[in-house]
Amino acid sequence: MFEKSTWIRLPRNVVVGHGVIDQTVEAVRELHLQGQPLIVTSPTPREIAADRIVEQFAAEGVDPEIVEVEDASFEAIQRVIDTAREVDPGFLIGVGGGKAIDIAKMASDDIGRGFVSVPTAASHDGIVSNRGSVPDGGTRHSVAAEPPLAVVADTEILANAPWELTTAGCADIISNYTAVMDWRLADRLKSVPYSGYGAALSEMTAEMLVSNADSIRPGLEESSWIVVKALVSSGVAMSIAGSSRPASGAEHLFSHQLDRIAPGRALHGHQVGVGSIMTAYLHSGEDGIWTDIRSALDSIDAPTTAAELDLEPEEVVEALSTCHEIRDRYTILGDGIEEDAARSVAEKTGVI
Ligand SMILES: NC(=O)C1=CN([C@@H]2O[C@H](COP(=O)(O)OP(=O)(O)OC[C@H]3O[C@@H](n4cnc5c(N)ncnc54)[C@H](O)[C@@H]3O)[C@@H](O)[C@H]2O)C=CC1
Ligand SMILES: O=C(CO)COP(=O)(O)O
Ligand SMILES: [Zn+2]
Repeated sequence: MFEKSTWIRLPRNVVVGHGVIDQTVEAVRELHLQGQPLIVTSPTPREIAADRIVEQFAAEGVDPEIVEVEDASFEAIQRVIDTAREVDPGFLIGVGGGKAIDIAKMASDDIGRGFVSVPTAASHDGIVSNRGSVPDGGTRHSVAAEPPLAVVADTEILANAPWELTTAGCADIISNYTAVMDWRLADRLKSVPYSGYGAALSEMTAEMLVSNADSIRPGLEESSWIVVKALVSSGVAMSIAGSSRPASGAEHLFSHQLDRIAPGRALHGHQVGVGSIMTAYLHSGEDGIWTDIRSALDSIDAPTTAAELDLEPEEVVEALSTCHEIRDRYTILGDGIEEDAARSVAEKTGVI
């Protein structure tokens, strides 16, 4: 008997374009969300976008509550949950980079309220996904979270964000190539749940981004349009899969380990991009696709070396040889690679 079942939870309104921040209230009303919004943001995105959203609600006689967060930690999520318990909001709005959006979507899940995603940077593919990513001591959790009911992505704001945030988003997408390779490997060797649709969408998203690389340039609003659509599409792949597998393999383990070894040194997307060069080498050898991944990163100004990530060579070696311990996710790293092997792959790919 056929007994499989799945819930694929996707946003209903994806509003993308120039100046659409001013349509946030409309996007919310169209969903019939009622009550006071609780806005989760961080200092710069507050000035750029959250305060504008507050003004829009104020014009309608609604007074949103705001919480500022900095790190994606369980403490920060708890702080938002505590505030939510006090003010009993009708829904939450995450305004900012990947961390603010992750915290908002996880807190929404906990308190059982709807969530609206307002990215101010095209820096990560968590804009739409139903996962949150939280470091916790020596490990990293991919937590089930409330996917957004609506996404409001203003390309004017995204285009005015520092250029490296956009190249980080591109690199997060390019890393889908190796994430899917790892997923297929884990399916073959460990029978992990695998979705052909999730994998195909993830790979196609990376393909389309790379084929549009010539149009991704600083100061061009069209670049933000291309990148944010890819980020949405990659998030949908995660929602189809019901896991971050389509967009997170060994290159993400490497980045998560760097967040512990060298915190705050480089952006998430830039770290996973460099990780992807090395894990592509491990998958396919000297003549494999690692050179294509490196060229793709290079073509959109994303880092390809340890120095560009502000890392010492030995930090790369340590992260690559220990990151399999971060979480129980089978990848090309298996049960870990030797330090000498890690140094060799980093040298051969020109990362160090
Ligand atoms: N849940 C998921 O599926 C995913 C989650 N992530 C998570 O997202 C995080 C990475 O996201 P990032 O956005 O790279 O980091 P982030 O959220 O720390 O943002 C980077 C910095 O850019 C600032 N910023 C945002 N918009 C700005 C603007 N318009 N102008 C100036 N500064 C601006 C932020 O305030 C922050 O200081 C990681 O924690 C990662 O694990 C990443 C991908 C997928
Ligand atoms: O960053 C992500 C996808 O790009 C999320 O991945 P994790 O599940 O590894 O946190
Ligand atoms: Zn990522």
